[in-house]
Amino acid sequence: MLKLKGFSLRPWRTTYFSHSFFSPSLSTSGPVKPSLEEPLGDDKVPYSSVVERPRRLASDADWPRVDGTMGHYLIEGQQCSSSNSFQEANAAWRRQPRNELFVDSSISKRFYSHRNYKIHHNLFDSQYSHFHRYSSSSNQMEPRDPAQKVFGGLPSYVKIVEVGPRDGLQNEKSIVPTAVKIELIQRLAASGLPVVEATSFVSPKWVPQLADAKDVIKAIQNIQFVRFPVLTPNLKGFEAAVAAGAKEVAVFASASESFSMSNINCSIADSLARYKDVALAAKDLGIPIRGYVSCVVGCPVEGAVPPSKVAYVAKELYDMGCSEISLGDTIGIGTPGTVIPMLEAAMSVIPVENLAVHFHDTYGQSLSNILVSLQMGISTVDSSVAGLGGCPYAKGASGNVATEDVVYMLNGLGIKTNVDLCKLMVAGDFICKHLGRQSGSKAAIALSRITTTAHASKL
Ligand SMILES: CC(C)(COP(=O)([O-])OP(=O)([O-])OC[C@H]1O[C@@H](n2cnc3c(N)ncnc32)[C@H](O)[C@@H]1OP(=O)([O-])[O-])[C@@H](O)C(=O)NCCC(=O)NCCSC(=O)C[C@@](C)(O)CC(=O)[O-]
Repeated sequence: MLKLKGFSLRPWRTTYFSHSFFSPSLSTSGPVKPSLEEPLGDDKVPYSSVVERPRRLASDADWPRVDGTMGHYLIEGQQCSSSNSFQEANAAWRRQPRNELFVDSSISKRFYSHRNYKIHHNLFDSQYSHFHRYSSSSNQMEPRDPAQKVFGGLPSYVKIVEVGPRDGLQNEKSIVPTAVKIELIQRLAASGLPVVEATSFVSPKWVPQLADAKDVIKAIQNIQFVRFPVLTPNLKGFEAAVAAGAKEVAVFASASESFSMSNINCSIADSLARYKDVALAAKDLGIPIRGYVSCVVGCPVEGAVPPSKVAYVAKELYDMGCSEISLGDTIGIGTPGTVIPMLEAAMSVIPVENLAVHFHDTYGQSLSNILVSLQMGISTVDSSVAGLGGCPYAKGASGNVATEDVVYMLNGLGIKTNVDLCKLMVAGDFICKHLGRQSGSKAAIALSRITTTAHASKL
């Protein structure tokens, strides 16, 4: 166990989220007294009244009205072809009486117990068609669309970097069998995701969950048209990754000294020196390298992290050859209020097209943070299927933003991802079943309820 500034830091797995959470005034009041073993206390969670708002938003007045006759469509198990299907299912949901949708938990059980499910229901009417347009992944938004007016500069395509098999599974209490990891990666790749971070070549003593990295990489060699970067903390990891067949790597630094120590057992400066060696070796072999910066908004030990520190580490990684820098809100405390200045600082030293964002959803801020990032010109977003991630040691901490939720939002904005939301949900369902828990994706849960209800009504 490592001693740092009078606090006990266990190796990464324990300390990653085992922190005292910040007060809502984090960004202005500086660090609070750290206590790495202390779970999240209710008194420390930023409070806002969330009770009335859903009621208001759930009222029919807030939704497009639906009437008239429509066509119908079919989703059949994994053969679903378009993410539009689920948006269309959403239209059907609007027509269902509320009590049919939410009261029967056996419905969702039924969904999860059937791999092949069918949905027949009506599609859209003329009044609903504008909603469909925003919800579709077909990227057919017209320049005069209201959403475009509000969000003027949004990108037309967002590259999603799926980190579930690595960032998600590294946090699991139990070790997921290699075969399950491989099948998860195959399913994610089949959903159209362009990049799936597959695993880490780190010390198995530090992250035993990913000790099978070599076998995972070997097994996915034949999957084409998808990139599978892996994390490498040093030359040893890099060499092992390349020997196993990895074609892309990522290094991971931190904007916080304390987190650097607890995560990779060295200072920021030492980590950058290590990564320079990795970057040189990667350059020699023509292997693309990504760089992460952790704790870009706050650190579990140090509290608020200044944007200038983030910009410094990001620039170092960029200058050594990392072609993409992913800015990680490791503990998910950021809001648009803290994310914007951080991004501004990073964008002042690195071209925006070389930046990515990586949000954890501890405080439910990820989608808003992603949206402002897109508005600022970012077009690469990390996310994790079913919201995998989080830490069993910190009550209240949660995983990465769920890929399904990101795709759902981007579809709604008419932004292309090329990801089939249905297939993605099936991948999420697969891993959740294995882990024995519900998906962390709100969109996946809601959409699976809709599809099941629609199906049930036809039985
Ligand atoms: C960096 C080290 C290795 C330093 O760990 P250390 O203990 O300081 O390393 P060491 O050089 O003293 O070596 C200790 C032992 O580890 C071995 N070793 C050394 N390197 C490797 C390697 N690559 N692969 C396999 N084995 C390795 C080495 O050979 C030796 O073995 P021994 O002689 O005792 O048998 C360790 O701290 C480590 O592996 N840390 C990884 C922690 C980690 O994976 N964290 C999660 C990823 S970061 C993250 O999730 C954040 C991110 C990216 O998602 C963005 C965000 O949200 O912020």
